[in-house]
Amino acid sequence: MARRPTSTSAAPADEDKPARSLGPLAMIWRLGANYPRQVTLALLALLTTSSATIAIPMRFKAIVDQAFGTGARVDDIAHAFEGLLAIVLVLGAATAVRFYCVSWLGERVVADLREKVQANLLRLPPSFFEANSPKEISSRMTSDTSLIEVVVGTTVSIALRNAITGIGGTIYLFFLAPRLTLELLVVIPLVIVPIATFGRRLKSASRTSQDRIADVGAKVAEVLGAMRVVQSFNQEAREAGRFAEVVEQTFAAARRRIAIRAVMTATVMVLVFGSITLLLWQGALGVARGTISGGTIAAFVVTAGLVAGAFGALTEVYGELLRGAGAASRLNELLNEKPAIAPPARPMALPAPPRGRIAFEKVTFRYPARPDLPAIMDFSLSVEPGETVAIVGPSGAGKSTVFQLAQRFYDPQAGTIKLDGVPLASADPAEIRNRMALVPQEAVLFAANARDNLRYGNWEASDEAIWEAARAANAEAFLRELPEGLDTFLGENGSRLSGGQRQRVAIARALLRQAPILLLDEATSALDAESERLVQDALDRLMASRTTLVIAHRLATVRQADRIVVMDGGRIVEDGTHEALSRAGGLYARLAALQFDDRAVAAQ
Ligand SMILES: Nc1ncnc2c1ncn2[C@@H]1O[C@H](COP(=O)(O)OP(=O)(O)OP(=O)(O)O)[C@@H](O)[C@H]1O
Repeated sequence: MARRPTSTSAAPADEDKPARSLGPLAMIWRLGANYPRQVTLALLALLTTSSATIAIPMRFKAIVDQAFGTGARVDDIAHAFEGLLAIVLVLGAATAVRFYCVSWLGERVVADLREKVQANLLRLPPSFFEANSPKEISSRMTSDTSLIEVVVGTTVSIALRNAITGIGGTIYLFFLAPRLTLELLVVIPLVIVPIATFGRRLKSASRTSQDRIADVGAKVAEVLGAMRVVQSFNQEAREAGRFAEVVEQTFAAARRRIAIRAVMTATVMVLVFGSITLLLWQGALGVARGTISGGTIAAFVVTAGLVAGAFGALTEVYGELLRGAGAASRLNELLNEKPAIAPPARPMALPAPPRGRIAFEKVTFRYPARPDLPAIMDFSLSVEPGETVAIVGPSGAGKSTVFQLAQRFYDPQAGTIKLDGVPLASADPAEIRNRMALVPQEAVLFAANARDNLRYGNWEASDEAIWEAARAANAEAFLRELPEGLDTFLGENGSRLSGGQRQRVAIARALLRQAPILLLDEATSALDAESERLVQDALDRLMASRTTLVIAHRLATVRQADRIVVMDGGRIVEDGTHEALSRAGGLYARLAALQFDDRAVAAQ
């Protein structure tokens, strides 16, 4: 049974919830480790850029001491500046390499992750998708993977780069002026902590502000959508008041954000420029005493700026890594979800050639989401090769469940289902489904061309075979009229075809599959008489020579069936031919009168 992963149940607000530890990021590391060349190159480039960054203030020292001194020689000046240019060139080139490699790794890891998650999702049975809505999963595939991309492509790089710059810079500062550095190390947290705190507050205030703006949008849409009702109930004044309330809340949120920003700007300016002034002041005293050179002071100030910036960036990074770890752990759940229905270790082979016999023996089944309610109770039904059995019954009787179990999307809690004598639980689900063709109630078409939609399930089918199936499914005429024939794109879910045409494409697809068992869920949607006849005609051809289980909604189908099985409350309550059951005057007779058209009543 699919477990509902705890963080999957997250409401949208929890969507990018951070993790408590960085542990889940190990998964990203494992994915990245598949690309050792890029990782090595990225690390080398990272080391080079960080070293070049520290080398710049080193050069500054030389420049100020050698090139700005009175009476400096032209050669010395050239030498000092050439050195700086060389560093800048190395820094530029290494930055480009680092950016390329690190971003490449970010995108590559995300691409691999998306492919792996999708491959695992494709193995999971329907029960998983009942507990985890497709919308939720697709948001994980986009927003969570984007978070991972940011972690690999930016955050980790920022963390490493700033750690190297911060540590390297501090060592250099000690080398330049040990006493001044000790003083600086006391000052740096005093500068960074208030800035970081304000930064966090500003972020949360900005988020609130954005939420309020979204509220305004929602309110406008709500009122615009209900304008007639608002006006006819004379509620204009009330709606104006309610809207003003939301707008004022937005303004209040914006004011809070602006106030925080104003104070933050002042704090940053005072702290940063104040510290620089104090440093220079100390430095000037040193220069006056002759204990320190002007170049040293210049290098010190620039390096101190770099070190403070580096530690400042590191305080941001941890939060981002935790958010990335949260995303990684959510994706990990999708990646490691084990399919509840898996092939047995040694699957029993189904007899070849297939016979097409399917038998339910005392089957009882409850859906995982409704463990209290048996959808199928003590259900026994044997369908012989070539036989057509129509299943009818009121809504909720368990008809579709029979199909789900036949394809082994779920395992029953009691009883056995056998395909050509082999219990489904002992066979490979892929082999079972290979022997079945499904025509669902609503034809499902893909956003692809007609050819691919038709041969979905039998990719080897030649164009001749496709046209033959189309002919048998009464789909040939309209397919021939498509502007680019079989290459014509059919639109999202085949939106460029009519309902009846879509059904006939689905029938042709089932025909092409050449499976011995047909599971047919008749469409209930009304078609015009001509379409109905064409579809019915196609179905008749499809059912001939195959074992067919059909959830019937049409009189023509039940009339033609060898047997009709009437279901109610998960059990079979009647069994017989249309004539016999109509005469019996039981549930079938009542259903037939209601469900089928007037002719059904007339036929009684
Ligand atoms: N995925 C599910 N999870 C939980 N309960 C389900 C699920 N699918 C169906 N059920 C329940 O199982 C019972 C049988 O449903 P089923 O879909 O087989 O009925 P049906 O005869 O096909 O109905 P209809 O003609 O309306 O399609 C119903 O009570 C239904 O509510």
